[in-house]
Amino acid sequence: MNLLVTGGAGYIGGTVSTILMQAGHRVTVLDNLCHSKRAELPVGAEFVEADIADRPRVEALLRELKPDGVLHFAALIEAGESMQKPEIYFRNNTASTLALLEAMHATGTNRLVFSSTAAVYGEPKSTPIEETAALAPTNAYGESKLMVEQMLGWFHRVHGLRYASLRYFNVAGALPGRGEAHEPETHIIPLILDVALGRRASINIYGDDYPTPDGTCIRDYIHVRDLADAHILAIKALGERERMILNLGNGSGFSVKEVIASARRVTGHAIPAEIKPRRDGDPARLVAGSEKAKTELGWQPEYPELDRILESAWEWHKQRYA
Ligand SMILES: NC(=O)c1ccc[n+]([C@@H]2O[C@H](COP(=O)([O-])OP(=O)(O)OC[C@H]3O[C@@H](n4cnc5c(N)ncnc54)[C@H](O)[C@@H]3O)[C@@H](O)[C@H]2O)c1
Ligand SMILES: O=c1ccn([C@@H]2O[C@H](COP(=O)(O)OP(=O)(O)O[C@H]3O[C@H](CO)[C@H](O)[C@H](O)[C@H]3O)[C@@H](O)[C@H]2O)c(=O)[nH]1
Repeated sequence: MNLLVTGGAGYIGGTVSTILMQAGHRVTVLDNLCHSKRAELPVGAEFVEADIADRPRVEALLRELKPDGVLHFAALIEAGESMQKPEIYFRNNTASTLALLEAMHATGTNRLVFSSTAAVYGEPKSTPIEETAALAPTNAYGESKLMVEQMLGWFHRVHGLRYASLRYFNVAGALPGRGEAHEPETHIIPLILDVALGRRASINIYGDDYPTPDGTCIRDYIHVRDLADAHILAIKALGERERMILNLGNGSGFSVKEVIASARRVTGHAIPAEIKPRRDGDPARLVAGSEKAKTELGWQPEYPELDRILESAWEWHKQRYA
């Protein structure tokens, strides 16, 4: 396939692009490099430096490339920041995606895989969370993505857009040459690994008074490699299927303290931790019901164990910073 990948210079988009190219697909990355570097572009991809909001540019690119589909990863991703500056999330994630959808419609590009998030559910009433659960984001980031999902529903209904909205839970892990290094980094696993490498003195635990067994937040971690497989299956499935909304997680939750314990096992480092106040907008527990992706896509995660996910991240982290 010939694919346009927005946000393809970033952690997940870059990893998925790499795996797509390994599988023989042609990838063009569109990224404005607001949260990534040219040097981190996936090797072998064509690159266009542009903002998804630049509709004339995106439209011209779509006319030239005539892609079989678009994988849309470009977004701002920090739930914490979105509770301080919600406006930049609605501008960059929601309004800019509308410009992309308009450009796709104008050029007859009608297959899209969208990076949605577990944050659309907010604080779930029960776990595992099924796709039919109530949608009530507790942070503006989640709301900015939910609004995109709603637009996609209307573009499907009115314009016949075929789309897969993939609600990722917490993505982690690395390929041998490509891993997670956000700038700034806010995600728990790379921050913990920074401590193990001596790049930070300790890890902050944001809240130990949540209604969970050890008081710290529970998340469902999914290996970026497994996530990439689901994208390839989804874009292919859109040849036959018109619309899919699927969770991508492993169905097991780990608390912040359990993630730190796993990192201690994997790295052999003591990893000192300090309890800090809660981070605004964090739900206590997010664990995916992921049966739908398995039955609808035939997806089967190959690296569900937390220690294996941490090991791959650790190998890459050492290589990059040690
Ligand atoms: N990391 C996770 O655990 C997680 C979980 C759920 C969903 N997601 C979603 O996955 C996607 C990728 O996340 P990531 O961790 O790779 O983030 P990332 O910050 O590494 O990558 C995002 C990329 O998008 C680019 N970008 C942002 N706004 C842009 C715009 N307007 N025009 C063009 N490029 C733009 C950035 O420069 C960056 O390269 C995001 O949509 C995010 O919301 C991530
Ligand atoms: O230094 C830190 C960083 C995080 N945490 C905690 O660790 C957990 C995971 O936090 P992350 O920042 O790693 O990830 P989030 O769960 O906040 O969010 C991630 O997963 C979500 C989906 O579940 C979103 O889609 C989002 O884009 C992505 O950043 C949270 O309870 C957070 O409070 C800490 O205790 N200390």
